[in-house]
Parts: sequence; C-alpha cells; structure tokens
Amino acid sequence: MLRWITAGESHGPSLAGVMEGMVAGVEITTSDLGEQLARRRLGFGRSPRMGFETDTVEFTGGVRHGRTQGGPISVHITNTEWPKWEKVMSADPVDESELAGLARNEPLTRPRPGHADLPGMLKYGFDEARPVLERASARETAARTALGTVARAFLRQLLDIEIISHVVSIGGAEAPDGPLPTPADLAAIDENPVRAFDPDGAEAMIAEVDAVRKAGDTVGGVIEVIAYGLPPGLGSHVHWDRRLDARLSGALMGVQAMKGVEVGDGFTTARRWGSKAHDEIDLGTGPAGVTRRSNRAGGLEGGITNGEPLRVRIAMKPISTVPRALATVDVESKEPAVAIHQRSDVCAVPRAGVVLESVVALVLAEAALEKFGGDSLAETSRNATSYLDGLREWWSR
Ligand SMILES: Cc1cc2nc3c(=O)[nH]c(=O)nc-3n(C[C@H](O)[C@H](O)[C@H](O)COP(=O)(O)O)c2cc1C
Ligand SMILES: C=C(O[C@@H]1CC(C(=O)O)=C[C@@H](OP(=O)(O)O)[C@H]1O)C(=O)O
Repeated sequence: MLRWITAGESHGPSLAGVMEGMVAGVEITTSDLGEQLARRRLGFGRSPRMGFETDTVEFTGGVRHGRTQGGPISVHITNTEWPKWEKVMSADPVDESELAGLARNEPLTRPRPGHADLPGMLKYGFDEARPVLERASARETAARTALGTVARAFLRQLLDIEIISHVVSIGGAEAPDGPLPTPADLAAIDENPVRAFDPDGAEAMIAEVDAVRKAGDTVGGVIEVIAYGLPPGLGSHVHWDRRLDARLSGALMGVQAMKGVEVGDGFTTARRWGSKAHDEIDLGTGPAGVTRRSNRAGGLEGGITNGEPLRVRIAMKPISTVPRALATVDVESKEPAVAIHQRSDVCAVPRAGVVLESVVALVLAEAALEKFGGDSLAETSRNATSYLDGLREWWSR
C-alpha cells in the first residue's frame, strides 16, 4: 500500500511530506524534486511570492545515494519568509509584548468568501482566520509535488509512464480542439506563460489574465492531465473504492480550489448518443492486443485502465482573495465589511497543472504497486513484465 501525508503551514518554518510503501531502488535525486518545484512556481498570473520563494528542498529519510531504500521517504521544504513570521507563527508560546504592534499578527476577522476562512473558524472554534488559512493555503502543494516527483520517477522507471498537463481554458478563453500534446511537447508547454499547447489559445488566455488583473479580479480555468504508457489493468471494477476513476477524482478534488473532474470526454459524452460516445475496438498490436478508433473514455473503462492514454480534465475556481475585495462580515464587530485582501495569485491555473500531474502520479503509482506488488523496483518490474507477457500470450493463444 502506498500512503502519503503532508504537514506544515504557509508561513511556518517549512513543509514536510512523507510517503510510505514506495519500493527500494527507484533512482531519485534532490535536483529532480527541485526541478518539479521550479515548474510549480511558474505561470502568468502567479502570486508575487512565487518570484522569490526558493523552495529549498531536501530528503530527510528513505533515500540514500540517489536511490529509495524501501523505508518511508520524507521531504523537507523551507519557507523563505520564515524569519519574518518567526514570532507570529512560533510553535512555542510567545510573550504578548513581543507580538504587540506586529502588523502580521493583526487578527484576520474579515473572512474571504470562497476561502476556507469562515467554515474553518466555525468548525475549529477560532476567532480569526490565521490558523485556518495557514494550513488551507496551497503552499501545501509544494510538499505534494515533491512526493509526486518520487511517484513519477517510479512510474517512468517501471514502464516508461509519462505524465503531462496543459491548460485548456482560463476564464472564457479556450484552446480550440486539436491534437493531444505528448511528452515530447511538455518542454514547449512549460515555456508558454499560461502552459497552453495551442498558441492561439495561449494568446487569448494571456489576454484574459491581463484583463482580469487590470480589473482587480481573479480567474480560474480548466487543466487537462494525460498519462502515457499505462498498461491495461490498473484499478478495478469490483468495488467502488477500487475504481481508478473514483480514486483519481477524489485525489484531484483534494487539491485546493479544484471544483470538478471530468474523465475523458465526461460531460460532452453525456450529451452524445451511445454510438458516438464509446471507443470502438479493432484488432491491433501491443499488450492490450487491440487498437481503439477513439479515446473518448480517457483510457478508463469499468474503473480500469484499458491501455489508451489516461485523460482527465480538472476545473479550478477563481482565486478567492479577490483584490477588488468582496463583501463579508467582520466576525469581531459583527458589522458588514470587505474581505481580507493580501498578496495573492490572480490566476494559479498554469502552475496548478504541475500539482495535478503530481497527484495523478501518486494515484497511478499506488495502483501500479497494488497490481504488481514487490519490494524493490527490480521485483515490481519483473512482475509487470510477466503480467504483460501473459496478456500477449493470451492474445496469441
Ligand atoms: C497552485 C494554487 C495556488 C493558489 N493560490 C491562491 C492564492 O494566492 N490566493 C487564494 O486566495 N487562493 C489560492 N489558491 C486557492 C486556495 O488555496 C483555496 O481556494 C482554499 O484553500 C479553499 O479551498 P477550496 O477552494 O478548495 O474550497 C490556490 C490554489 C492552488 C492550487
Ligand atoms: C505560497 C504558495 O501559494 C500561496 C497559496 C495561497 C492560498 O491561499 O492558497 C496564497 C498565497 O500565499 P501568500 O499570501 O503567502 O503569497 C500564495 O502565494 C505556493 O504555492 O507555494
């Protein structure tokens, strides 16, 4: 079983991530983590913090001389601004006199509609939003991205599985329908300011973010994640919580601000007639023994991978820290007020794609380990090869 967990606050000293159940022998280095963390900081519309946050990362367990050891893998990422927050976010009690007059310590009593502020205060019994927003913040996704990098390395070394993402729309600006990007296109996608594949779509999205910024507003969008090289047979139809579509959706919705997941053509398929909705089967080559005339299902049937590329789209809502601040109430004075506004992303859709790739990697690594088992990469690879050989034999019998 693969498990992962993160800890840490946005303005605390650091973030931590722990992954348990990864096999021994996966090649991974600190610079692999740094590379993915750098990708997560990019994108037109990002918060000013992403310009100076360094995401200094290290392994603090589970990896030796560039290889996983089979034990829990722990990562540690420092928060660059910690010295400014040392008193406000101190784990140990701080004398009132040391906090007096610190602007950063002002109680945040004007909750932002759309952020976790108000429900979190109500649920946990806080008089202000600081303790809620510190953990709700998507700063946490740095730790998930680092753990996801280990999962990506495992999938690549196991079966050459590659995971990419691209931005499909920002606000009302959409990329036109076109060919799917492949792993060879990822570098170009990353170089694009909005991480869009289609140049015309990208231009429209950049203009949308620009207009939103000028209007003192924020904007969301849709991201597509695609995994290439998956064998048929990950996930299962036999129980709801073993279906890979269910597990992917749950994990993707577990990323801050994600409000919808579409598997394959999802909502469009709901409007089609059956004869135009499914992926007809022809005899072909490869371990699945077949080819498909289309991939509307996004590589999943019955909650199981079918050997086609996995394709999921995720809807991200607009950032709730709207510069043109929204109406709220002050929970202290009980008077109408405008919501807290602090430095924030205007549009985090481009960089969120990197987080979503990592989350897909974690879920796929878990599914691959369930299917193939093993305690070392060599053993898991043998098991995978034997399974795929078995499929080929089955087709040639
Ligand atoms: C990569 C990324 C960056 C984000 N940046 C911000 C931000 O700068 N300001 C903000 O208010 N929300 C931001 N969010 C969204 C909030 O974290 C999120 O809305 C909040 O935790 C409440 O959760 P919910 O939107 O899922 O209900 C970001 C989300 C992601 C994935
Ligand atoms: C720090 C990150 O994103 C943050 C996510 C976030 C939020 O409310 O989710 C609010 C902002 O935090 P701050 O107010 O400190 O700038 C973003 O910068 C990050 O992704 O590493």
